[in-house]
Amino acid sequence: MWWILALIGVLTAIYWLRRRSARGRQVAKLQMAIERRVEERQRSIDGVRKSLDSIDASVRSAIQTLSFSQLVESLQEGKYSAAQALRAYQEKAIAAHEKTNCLTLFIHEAESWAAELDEKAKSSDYKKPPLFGIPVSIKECVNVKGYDQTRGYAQGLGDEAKEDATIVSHLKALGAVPFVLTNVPQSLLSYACSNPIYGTTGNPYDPTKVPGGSSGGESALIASGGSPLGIGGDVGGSIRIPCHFTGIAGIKPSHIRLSHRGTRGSVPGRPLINASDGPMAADVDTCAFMLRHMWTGDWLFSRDPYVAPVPWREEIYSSERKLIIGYYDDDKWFLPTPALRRAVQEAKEILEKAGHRLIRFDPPDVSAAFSHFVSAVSVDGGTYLLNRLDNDILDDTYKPIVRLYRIPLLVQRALSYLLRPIYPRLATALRCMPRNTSELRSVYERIELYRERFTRQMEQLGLDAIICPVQVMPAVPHDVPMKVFATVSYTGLFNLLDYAAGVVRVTEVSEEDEQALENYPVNDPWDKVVKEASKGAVGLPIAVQCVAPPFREEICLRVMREIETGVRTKTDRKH
Ligand SMILES: CCCCCCCC/C=C\CCCCCCCC(=O)NCC(=O)O
Repeated sequence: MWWILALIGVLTAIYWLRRRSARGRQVAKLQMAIERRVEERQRSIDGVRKSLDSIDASVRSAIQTLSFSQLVESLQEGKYSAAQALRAYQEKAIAAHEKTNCLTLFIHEAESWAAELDEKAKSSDYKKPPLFGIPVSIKECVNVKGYDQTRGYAQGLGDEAKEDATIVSHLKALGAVPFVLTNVPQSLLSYACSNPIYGTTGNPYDPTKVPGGSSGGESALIASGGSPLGIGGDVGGSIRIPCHFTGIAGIKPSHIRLSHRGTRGSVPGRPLINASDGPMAADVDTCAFMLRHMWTGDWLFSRDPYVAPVPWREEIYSSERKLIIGYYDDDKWFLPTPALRRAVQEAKEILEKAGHRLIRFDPPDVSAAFSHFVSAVSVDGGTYLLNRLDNDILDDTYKPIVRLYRIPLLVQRALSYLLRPIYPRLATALRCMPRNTSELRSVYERIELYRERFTRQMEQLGLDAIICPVQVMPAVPHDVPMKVFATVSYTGLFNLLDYAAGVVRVTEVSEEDEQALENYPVNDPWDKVVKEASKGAVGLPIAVQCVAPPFREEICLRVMREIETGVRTKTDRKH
């Protein structure tokens, strides 16, 4: 008998040793690929830096001071060329990168694209397209031919896209020049911005804080002035949270209003919580400018049959009809810290002053909605993500989530039961993972019912739109996001509903907000993390979220723009 046990012991030891050495070889291979990429990125940046002087420094700095509309106008009028605009923004992007580590690779073909545009512009019968010569930055997970979309996984290095994503081709068809790719968190399913290949991206306001995620490279770049317009993607807040953390504007359109051909999300095959790509920029009008031109004409609708053929409706964006707008500053799932609640109040006052009617709106059962969101975002209980991460080098910021996903399902449920009286929110999260297709179907059914309930409540009040917080906190230290992933209830809700949802800067954290934070109630360890992580934030930007039902992006943008105008007027009056 003893020899059977000995044999099992030897075979187990051999198995583990072989596994360890295979993993060792895998890690060494990934490390080498990372080292090569880090060198390639440096060469890419150095190469661009060397060629900046092909355009006079005074021209570059003149372009760098232009607003977006002035940039469009000067390119249209031929005051500046596409090549000049490109060099001006390459220079600013390098400066932004030095400050925040926001870039992955420059797109070198941008130079020939800009040159081609300038060549065409020499002909008198050439009609310049509306985005002629505008440099545009692209989130790393969007296909650009010849570049890989690693999503922060080292195993994705070298797997280059064979063709551009439709959104990239569309931007080019509109005359824009995609010129740089920006950093993301490993897996994309995070609002931090760090991965084992390109490292951690910092917030331009404070490098110890996150710029948000997953479109965090975009937000850091745009907020530093390194790109006039960027493309992000959003499954649970990945456009909106980065914009809030860095003080810029952005919108997540309803899923099928833009093309997603050739963009890669965090977990493919997730039918009810789908990624929406969308614009990010310094102001709302720039986001509207891009969408207006994408939804005008037939280019998009004839290239991607899955895009709903809903054209841009200027009459809605520019309408003066007074709106009925719902508002809330607490979803009763996770209490926002004082500055975020104040931002909603200030936005409400601005909108009331503009003549709109604001009505209190209590979103129905956000606890249930958040639970459905986590179930449907994970779909397979985390299997896809864990398989990817097990074959990679795991980023530290993602470890808290991985630990949770690794708990065996039955233990998750037992823990959920035991924790319910003392830590009910974690208990809810631990009860979310669908065990089989029958449970998954039931999650989808509950999402459909929730959509109906929420929409009906809005209809009964006659609401055109809603304003509410974007998050619970201002920008936080890099290790915080995945410790309190439940704060995405404010953004994830509108992915679950597939509403149009955008964010716009309203204010910044004040000394008074920081003092009021002392009274933030701590009922469980998540509250404690939030309270601690929100300290030391005076001066950080704070946005408000504006939402409207599917295919009403123009209403959403209009509300965002009116808030932005009101904020500007208030700031101008102060100075
Ligand atoms: C056993 C319980 C495990 C709970 C694990 C929770 C898993 C994560 C669920 C929600 C966190 C979501 C954070 C989302 C931030 C924004 C993500 C986003 O929009 N990504 C874009 C994309 O995926 O393409």
